[in-house]
Amino acid sequence: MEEKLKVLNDCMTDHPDFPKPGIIFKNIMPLFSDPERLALLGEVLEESIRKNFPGCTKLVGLESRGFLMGMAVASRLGVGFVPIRKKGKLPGEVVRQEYTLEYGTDIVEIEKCSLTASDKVVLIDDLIATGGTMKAAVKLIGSTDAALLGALCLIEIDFLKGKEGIENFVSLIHV
Ligand SMILES: O=P(O)(O)OC[C@H]1O[C@H](OP(=O)(O)OP(=O)(O)O)[C@H](O)[C@@H]1O
Ligand SMILES: Nc1ncnc2[nH]cnc12
Repeated sequence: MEEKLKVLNDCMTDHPDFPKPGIIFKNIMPLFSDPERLALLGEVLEESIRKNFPGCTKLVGLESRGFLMGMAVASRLGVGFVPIRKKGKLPGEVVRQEYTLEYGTDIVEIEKCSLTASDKVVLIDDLIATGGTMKAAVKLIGSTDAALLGALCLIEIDFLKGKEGIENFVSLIHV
């Protein structure tokens, strides 16, 4: 596992002062442009979910990079994938959650029909920074009938302590 994670970490690039001064942006896109890395990504995510979240029936990914993570592993696990989207993108009946960003508020939504009481959900995203996005997703799942097993991010920015208060949180690469 550690060797695979090193290969994945080494291919990602850091971009100081993007998109704003003071942010070191971690670019995950090289994970997807090479088929061997993409397969490796699927392997480490699969191993982590099987170990930490046995019984998972659905992965719920956060727009938009969480969609890439979820789709890299859902079919390997034989589970479904459900998106959480920013407001106004999903049709039909939705469940919504407002959350606070650095400045102001935003809203995330999930389709009401996408989860049932028999679902055991794992939230998946590429990266946790302040944790605001993931905490909103936790609350959103809490207002559905599904059970939340926990949350998985490939990357955690440790000094921001975003995982504090999130139950059963797992991350694989620490920066
Ligand atoms: O822990 P936080 O401080 O909430 O930040 C982490 C979130 O920020 C990024 O998404 P972003 O909102 O940039 O959207 P994107 O995936 O569409 O680029 C990232 O993919 C996480 O979802
Ligand atoms: N430093 C960072 N790199 C990439 N995506 C992010 N989302 C929030 N902080 C980020």
